[in-house]
Amino acid sequence: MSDSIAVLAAPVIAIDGPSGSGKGTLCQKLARHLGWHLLDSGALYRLVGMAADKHGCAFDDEAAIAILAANLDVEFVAGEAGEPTLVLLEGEDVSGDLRTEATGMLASKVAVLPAVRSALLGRQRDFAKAPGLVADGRDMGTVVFTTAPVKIFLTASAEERAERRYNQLKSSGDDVNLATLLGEIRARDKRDSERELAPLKPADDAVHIDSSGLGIEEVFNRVLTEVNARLVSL
Ligand SMILES: Nc1ncnc2c1ncn2[C@@H]1O[C@H](COP(=O)(O)OP(=O)(O)OP(=O)(O)O)[C@@H](O)[C@H]1O
Ligand SMILES: Nc1ccn([C@H]2C[C@H](O)[C@@H](COP(=O)(O)O)O2)c(=O)n1
Repeated sequence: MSDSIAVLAAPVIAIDGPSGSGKGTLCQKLARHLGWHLLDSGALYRLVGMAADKHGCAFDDEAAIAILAANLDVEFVAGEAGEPTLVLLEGEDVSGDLRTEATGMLASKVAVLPAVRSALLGRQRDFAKAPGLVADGRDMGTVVFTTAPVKIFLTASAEERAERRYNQLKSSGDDVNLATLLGEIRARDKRDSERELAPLKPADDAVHIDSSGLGIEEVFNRVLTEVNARLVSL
């Protein structure tokens, strides 16, 4: 995989951190506030995991899964006003399963494969377009956008992240168990941070924010202060 320093076509705010730390929520708010593009890199890994599962690939069949990643047939269809965006994988609506913890685990499994990460690299970098990009993931600051002027590493305790996920799934009517969710989150943290290539870890120049005990607005305001301070000096 090429981890060469990419010349950015637009400024990038790279937000990395473990599952449930609030990256997705924060990135959506930031992108909307700034009027910038948004990259949900986890969704790409999730879609590759779903495609591998659908095609019955063994999860160590790196060559086959890399081909699926390189040729990912995905379409995002904007919903009517107030309706969520539909995600079509090979023409099939997978929106309902995309964000589940089971799909997160499939994503985490394909994400250890170097050829898969390599196949998704260019696709992710292509999201960096004017006026700017807010990028959500695990290796945005360390691999994909190493020259990003703003890098944030967002964390929260595993217990708090499990509780957030529990509340989120409960409010959508899912039958969930807090202890099971905590176990799944810990397993995903371990796989994501112990893999050899592009592990979940802060970039040397990232600002660390522990969101345990902080509300969504507090996190947003802290990050916006960093963004304003760093982008002004560009
Ligand atoms: N600071 C916060 N305080 C309380 N709840 C939060 C906070 N940030 C996010 N949440 C809630 O936690 C849940 C998980 O947040 P989110 O999906 O943004 O996390 P994530 O880091 O993107 O997770 P993943 O990597 O698994 O996609 C959501 O229900 C969200 O509303
Ligand atoms: N840049 C990324 C983004 C995601 N992954 C892997 C590891 C995660 O467990 C999984 C799902 O991500 P989520 O949607 O929960 O953010 O995908 C990765 O390796 N690199």
